[in-house]
Amino acid sequence: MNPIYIDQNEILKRYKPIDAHTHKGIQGHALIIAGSYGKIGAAVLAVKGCLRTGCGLVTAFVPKCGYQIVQIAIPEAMVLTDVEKKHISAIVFDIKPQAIGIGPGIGQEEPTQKALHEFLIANNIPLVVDADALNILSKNRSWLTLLPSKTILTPHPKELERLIGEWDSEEEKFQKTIDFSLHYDVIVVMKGAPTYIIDAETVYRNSTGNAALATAGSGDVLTGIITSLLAQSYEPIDAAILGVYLHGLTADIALPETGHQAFIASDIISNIGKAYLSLENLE
Ligand SMILES: NC(=O)C1=CN([C@@H]2O[C@H](COP(=O)(O)OP(=O)(O)OC[C@H]3O[C@@H](n4cnc5c(N)ncnc54)[C@H](OP(=O)(O)O)[C@@H]3O)[C@@H](O)[C@H]2O)[C@@H](O)CC1
Ligand SMILES: Nc1ncnc2c1ncn2[C@@H]1O[C@H](COP(=O)(O)OP(=O)(O)O)[C@@H](O)[C@H]1O
Ligand SMILES: [Mg+2]
Repeated sequence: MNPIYIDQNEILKRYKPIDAHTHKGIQGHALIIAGSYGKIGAAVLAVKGCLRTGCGLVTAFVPKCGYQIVQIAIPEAMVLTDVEKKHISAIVFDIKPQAIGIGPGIGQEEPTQKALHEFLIANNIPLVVDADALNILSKNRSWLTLLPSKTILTPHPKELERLIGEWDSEEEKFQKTIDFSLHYDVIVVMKGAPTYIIDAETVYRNSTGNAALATAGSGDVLTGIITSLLAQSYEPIDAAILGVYLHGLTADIALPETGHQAFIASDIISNIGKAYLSLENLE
């Protein structure tokens, strides 16, 4: 398999510093479709991660019960709501985002499954698929063919198992994931310690991150980070690689202050700036 090791050098080949003349209209507009009753926090974390990573505009699509929560928690974000109070049931929007992140905290209610199906039939915007959106796809495998080419899937080990089935060895896990990536023409971010990124037969191994990331919502933030980079015109593989690297780097930067235990997902968001700055200082 021989993975490509993603270190500072590999990142600096891909990282695009900001243009002094840019404006929010060309920094990308991302749409985050997330949350359900009791899990609006997942939407908040993904949206904040998305904004902090540099996207010009971010819109959240949440069930009605999330409207005030997101507006108050993140005044920088715009909010669209579903017709249903507690879960997503019909994904309708009149904006033209450059990237969409879908799945954190959405649950797997029947109407949410139907909404995901209808969304996938209509959508051709670059996509990041996480959490319950992955679980819904695992239950409805024929819908996987509806994903746009080079869609980024971000499963943790359990979500990966639901997608590709059980494995008996690490080797088999990688082979099955490579086969899956080839078959559906998608990029798989195999989250873990460390995280691997699989794009057809090419495997990348991330070098950043530590056990501080083993905390609720850290994957939700990653979805926002990768969606942000995708909206800022990074190629899908570069958005996945740089996103995973920056996400891990926040935990490495925060460690001397928080230790492993006190680090929470919001600390990822508050350290994205320092993670970016460490790239600028290297140039
Ligand atoms: N504040 C909010 O609103 C939050 C909302 N959230 C949202 O909740 C929804 C459910 O997501 P979820 O990931 O908690 O549930 P689920 O898919 O059943 O997986 C759990 C099982 O998977 C396994 N497992 C996980 N990681 C593993 C690893 N590294 N290595 C090995 N195994 C690992 C482990 O299985 P076990 O080992 O126990 O068999 C574990 O019990 C989802 O939409 C998410 O976005 C959350 O983000 C939290 C904050
Ligand atoms: N021990 C660890 N070392 C490094 N990274 C970890 C560790 N545990 C978890 N992570 C990272 O934290 C994130 C967890 O994602 P996920 O399980 O989806 O969280 P959530 O659904 O609660 O947001 C992944 O990016 C994973 O790689
Ligand atoms: Mg998750």
